[in-house]
Amino acid sequence: MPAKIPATVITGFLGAGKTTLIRNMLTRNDGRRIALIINEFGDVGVDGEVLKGCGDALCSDDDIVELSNGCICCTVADDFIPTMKKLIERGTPPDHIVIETSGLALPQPLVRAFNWPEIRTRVTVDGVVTVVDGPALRDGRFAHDVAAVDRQREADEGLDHETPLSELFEDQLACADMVVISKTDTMLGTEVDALTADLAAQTREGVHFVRSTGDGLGADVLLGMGIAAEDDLDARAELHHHHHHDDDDDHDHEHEHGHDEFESFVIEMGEIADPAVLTRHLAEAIRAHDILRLKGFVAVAGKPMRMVVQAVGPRIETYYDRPFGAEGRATRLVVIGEAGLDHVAIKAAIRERVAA
Ligand SMILES: Nc1nc2c(ncn2[C@@H]2O[C@H](COP(=O)(O)OP(=O)(O)OP(=O)(O)O)[C@@H](O)[C@H]2O)c(=O)[nH]1
Repeated sequence: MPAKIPATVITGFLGAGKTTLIRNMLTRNDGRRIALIINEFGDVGVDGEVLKGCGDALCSDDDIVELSNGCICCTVADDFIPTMKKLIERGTPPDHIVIETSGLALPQPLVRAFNWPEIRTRVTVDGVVTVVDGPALRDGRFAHDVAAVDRQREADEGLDHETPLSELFEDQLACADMVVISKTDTMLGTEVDALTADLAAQTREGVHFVRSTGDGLGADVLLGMGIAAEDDLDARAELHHHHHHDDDDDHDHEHEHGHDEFESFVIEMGEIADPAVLTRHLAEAIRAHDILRLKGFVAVAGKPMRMVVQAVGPRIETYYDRPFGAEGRATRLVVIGEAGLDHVAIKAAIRERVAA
């Protein structure tokens, strides 16, 4: 029986920095052949595209599998298990599998899937890495007033006053073997120290905290924990039990937790005239409509290169990554937020003001 292939699950809220971390890791990978499984929320595969652009010979296009039929934790049987089987049945199986979950995924059902008979004998969960957005946490984006919630709970046992955002965040932390605090290049050392202490109180004992800057971390740091997370699922319980599954039917999690509290749609258009004008209107729309994440590719008039847009909350980043290819010259932006986004108003706010 060949040794089990280690698999690392990389989770973390929308825009926390998962793809960036993976991309940096691939450039500092000490010769391992890594296969990536990428799962995104939204209909445009931005993360896979960004990763394919990394040009690392050790991670060819064939080694990147995109799962785009919804959230990985809800489509385990239909998507994840068949994909894993294909990877391990290859003539030359990968040395390591890295799975990037969508920012809205609960890692627990995914880890549980490693106990499926077809997978369990061949693959083991090397560890769960939870990426958290340092500056967003410092600014209180996931915070809730614990004391106020407790007072209300005492008043009414049956109510859960937590937001879908903070629930997801806590579940992702509860599953972690390692917590990567990202974007520490934009924080003070003392802020990172305070945040680490705060997070340590919300994670299991013995969890490693690692800081990441724009340069990221090497594979020697992220991979090779050897935890076998599938064996101690109970320690990583979902705090809020979004999944109301039957005990004897652990395999069917479809549509059983709160993704319907979030939604996404795509804005499609032709060329835009001026990136600065686009950024300004995007910033306004993000603020006005409480958009959590916006990302995609933009065709700028007069520029053969495709411009990548990455917005996490109020912060927007743009850069040119490569000339447009087979995908065709067009602007496609994925917008993600809590359910109830005003698609019409957001589309109008962008399309009508930035077209070339
Ligand atoms: N300054 C700084 N920016 C970062 C760092 N890591 C990520 N970012 C930026 O944060 C934004 C989101 O990063 P991604 O890596 O795409 O985040 P993600 O978690 O993969 O996002 P989703 O897959 O959409 O959930 C991008 O604009 C990145 O450039 C970091 O360490 N420092």
